[in-house]
Amino acid sequence: MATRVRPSSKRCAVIGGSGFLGRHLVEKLLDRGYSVCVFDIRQSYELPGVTFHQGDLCDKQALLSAMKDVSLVFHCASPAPASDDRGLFERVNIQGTRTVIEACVEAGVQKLVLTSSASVVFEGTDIKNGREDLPYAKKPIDYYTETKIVQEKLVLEACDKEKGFLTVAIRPHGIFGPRDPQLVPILVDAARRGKMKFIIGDGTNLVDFTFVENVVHGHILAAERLRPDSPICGKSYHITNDEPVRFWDFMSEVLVGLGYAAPRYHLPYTLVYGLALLLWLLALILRPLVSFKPTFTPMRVALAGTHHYYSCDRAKQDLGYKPVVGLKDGIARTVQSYPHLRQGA
Ligand SMILES: NC(=O)C1=CN([C@@H]2O[C@H](COP(=O)(O)OP(=O)(O)OC[C@H]3O[C@@H](n4cnc5c(N)ncnc54)[C@H](O)[C@@H]3O)[C@@H](O)[C@H]2O)C=CC1
Ligand SMILES: CC(C)CCC[C@@H](C)[C@H]1CC[C@H]2C3=C(CC[C@]12C)[C@@]1(C)CCC(=O)C[C@@H]1CC3
Repeated sequence: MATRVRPSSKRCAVIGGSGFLGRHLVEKLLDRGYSVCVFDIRQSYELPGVTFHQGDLCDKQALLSAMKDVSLVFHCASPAPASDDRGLFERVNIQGTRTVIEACVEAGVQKLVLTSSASVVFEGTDIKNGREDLPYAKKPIDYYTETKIVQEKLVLEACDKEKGFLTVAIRPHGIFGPRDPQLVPILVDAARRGKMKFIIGDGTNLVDFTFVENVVHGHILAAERLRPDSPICGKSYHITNDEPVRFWDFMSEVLVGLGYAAPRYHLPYTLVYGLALLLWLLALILRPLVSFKPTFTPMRVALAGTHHYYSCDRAKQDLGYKPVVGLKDGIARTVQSYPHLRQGA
């Protein structure tokens, strides 16, 4: 009689492992003695101890071949929020996540850790010390957020102790760090085009930004604590730096660190938000004729002009989470890692 080999608890797969967060996660998993299989539509690096499976997560057969002998799966793949492509978000974040769950169950994977987002509760209005029991956004501010909500629900509802399939969702916020393709590059691009002279609103709004190594730490703690008897099964966890900062102070520190001037002049929030909405609509209507991507999208303006910071108490209590890199240190390491984005480079 054929005996089924029990997958090693130190063998895992990272879906989206070629991305910014995914690669940092892979590096830390290797340090901790895991062997890692990366599943991604692209291969962006090579590392000893890592096997790459290039494929689309909507393809179950491709996923199944990457999940052989794997007991733990991290799902941190998503189209970039800036793509603003409804069809793509629905296909990858919703249908694709259904496929990931089906493949996990079929392959006998025991644990699935999803990278969700704290933005699943953000509707464009202030959130101060938001806890995980806040309701999901009823009117999500963009397609990215809309599909991240459905994705998180799918993964948490799939948690089934009887079947031996355990799930948990990590909700980071504003991830930054070396190799981030979004925050710093978009900010510098805006500065180089002379668009970072203005502060949206009065500049006092507090926000969470999370250094990537803290996000990785939260994921690994969750994976290692995910057991049938633990309270974390089927739950979501905010992971931040736990140091809310003024949005515009954070942006200024990064800009000045890279040699650009800090924004100085104030513009009323409602005016900028209204203009961003108008531009977004215009871009949508004109899409068949011309393609342009406004820097100031409604989502970015909302993020830049409101309070949005979250409590990590649940993660501290259930996961034993504590940030491993402070904000100041994280910013310094990030700024240092972008010599090519410095003013004049
Ligand atoms: N960057 C941030 O501030 C935040 C990110 N998140 C979440 O963290 C996760 C990772 O984000 P980042 O590393 O910033 O993004 P990223 O764009 O650097 O990485 C995403 C990876 O997913 C892969 N991917 C996309 N579609 C795929 C598909 N159909 N099949 C297989 N692979 C596919 C991409 O090739 C890429 O390597 C995402 O789920 C995102 O929603 C959550 C909160 C904040
Ligand atoms: C042009 C300026 C007003 C803003 C430049 C910086 C922004 C590009 C970033 C500031 C906050 C960031 C953020 C995200 C992406 C990059 C920013 C808008 C997310 C939307 C990424 C995906 C998430 O799940 C939530 C993030 C919130 C913060």
